[in-house]
Amino acid sequence: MRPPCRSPHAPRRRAAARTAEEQLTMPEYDYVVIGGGTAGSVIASRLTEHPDTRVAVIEGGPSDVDRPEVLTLRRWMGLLGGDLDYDYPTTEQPRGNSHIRHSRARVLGGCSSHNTLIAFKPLPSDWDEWEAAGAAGWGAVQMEAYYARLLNNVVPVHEKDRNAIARDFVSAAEAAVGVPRVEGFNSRPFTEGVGFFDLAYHPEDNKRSSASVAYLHPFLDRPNLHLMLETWAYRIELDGTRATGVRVRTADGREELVTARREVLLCAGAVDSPRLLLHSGIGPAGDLAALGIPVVHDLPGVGENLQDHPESVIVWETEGPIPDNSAMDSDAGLFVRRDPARPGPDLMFHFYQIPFTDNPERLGYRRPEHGVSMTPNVPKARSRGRLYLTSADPSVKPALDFRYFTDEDDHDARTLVDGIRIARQIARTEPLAGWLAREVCPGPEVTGDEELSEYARRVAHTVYHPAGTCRMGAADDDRAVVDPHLRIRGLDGIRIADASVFPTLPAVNPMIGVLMTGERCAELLRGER
Ligand SMILES: Cc1cc2nc3c(=O)[nH]c(=O)nc-3n(C[C@H](O)[C@H](O)[C@H](O)COP(=O)(O)OP(=O)(O)OC[C@H]3O[C@@H](n4cnc5c(N)ncnc54)[C@H](O)[C@@H]3O)c2cc1C
Repeated sequence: MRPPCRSPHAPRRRAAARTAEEQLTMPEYDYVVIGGGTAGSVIASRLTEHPDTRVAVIEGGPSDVDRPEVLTLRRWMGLLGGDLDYDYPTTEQPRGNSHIRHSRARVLGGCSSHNTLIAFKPLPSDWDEWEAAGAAGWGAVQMEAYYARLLNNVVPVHEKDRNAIARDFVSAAEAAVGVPRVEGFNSRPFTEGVGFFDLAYHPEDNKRSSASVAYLHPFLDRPNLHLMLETWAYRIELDGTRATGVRVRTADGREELVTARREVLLCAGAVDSPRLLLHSGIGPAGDLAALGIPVVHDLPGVGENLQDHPESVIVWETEGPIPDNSAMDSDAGLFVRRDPARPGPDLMFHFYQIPFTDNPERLGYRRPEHGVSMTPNVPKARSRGRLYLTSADPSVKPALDFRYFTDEDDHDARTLVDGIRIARQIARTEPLAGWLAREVCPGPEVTGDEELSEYARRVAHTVYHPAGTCRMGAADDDRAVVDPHLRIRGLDGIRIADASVFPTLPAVNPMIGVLMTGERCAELLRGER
């Protein structure tokens, strides 16, 4: 059995290079963390603060230490679709864009090592929505403490990185939409606003403050922390209903059983956590049996409730080149609440200082030499999809059917149409208007609801926020995969902590919510010992 793709880069540093002999001295661990990504890094770091707690991290990718192409935030786009990306396709999307590729990082730190590190504490209404959906103890009041614990360097985009056109976007949006200018989105809850983001980065050298940089790099010499890099977990091992470890294939091709005395912590992300469960026979019994996978534990919710933040794009050619300074080329954004009955924003925009034409080019649009983009997205998308296997062969990528824009009342598509209209209003407003030569796509002639919807959906992209495929719910919710203590329903000795447990996506970018989930998981484990 093989990971979906493998890297020629050998792991480099001490922790990345523990030998087989060392491993023999640590055959059994207290905890085995599957996935050294965003949540997994937090949990491994917190657990190994206790010197007697031995933790193995099974990570499919290599180390990020000494890799400037990973550690330099502004180089994020260069990682998409490359060797460090699992690169998952979507299934045919009759109402959306079937060409979307879902980047998922194959490197220590997971997606926090190749994302844009926009750092939003989920809004109180996001957490309260979880609690109302059965996630007792995950309400806004209880969750606040975990934000304060985060080790990441979360700071506003630095003055030197604030590009003149992005500043003018902020001023124009403030004037055109009538929303407040926000300095420090995390300082208080908001329903609307425009401003520069907070980012998890070090402005002095543009270095990431990813989960691995903040939570693992300072502690790589802990003797009780064992990173097994370029090692792929392919089956969870159970003794009756108790998880005892995980079967892995190591970088040099050996197959091993890594055992957990206390617990297995599944942190492989919203795609790979359900995928590994399904290949381990944990999931909807009928689906597993149809593929010839022996059913170990019938759990119908695995892979259901797939969610995302879909976005569209509107691109302008600029009168000339744009100044080059930036943190990562999308440093400012806008939140709008169209429905005053909603507790939070219902439309969000990223402003890109580049012409983001990858999807429109498929429809025949040309990329201008100089340009900018606004990408309206749906913060609370109502469409729900599903992840499922198409083969018992674990090397075959799972099917990701997001069912984009299939919600009954067409809320998701209508949100993007509103977004394009608001984007145009902003573009007509000074001081942004003076920069813009022409609208490239969809083009000023596209104005009707139907044609805007058609355009918005056909060029739709993902904000790369898949979540919800191992949904957390009340202990008696038989469609939930984990209970509010993150324990897999009906099993012992195994929890899930990553974006897959989100009952719903927050209205904001989810990474901070994932890190806070990691902190909470670590605390639950400490509390139960
Ligand atoms: C391009 C991009 C940009 C984004 N930008 C932002 C942003 O600016 N702000 C924001 O809030 N969110 C952003 N996100 C989303 C955010 O990064 C993710 O939601 C979050 O990092 C997911 O964390 P996770 O712990 O669930 O999974 P991951 O961080 O993906 O961790 C999973 C880890 O498990 C490993 N793994 C998977 N399967 C196996 C296996 N079988 N065996 C061994 N190892 C395995 C992977 O290699 C990976 O390291 C972005 C995502 C992408 C892809």
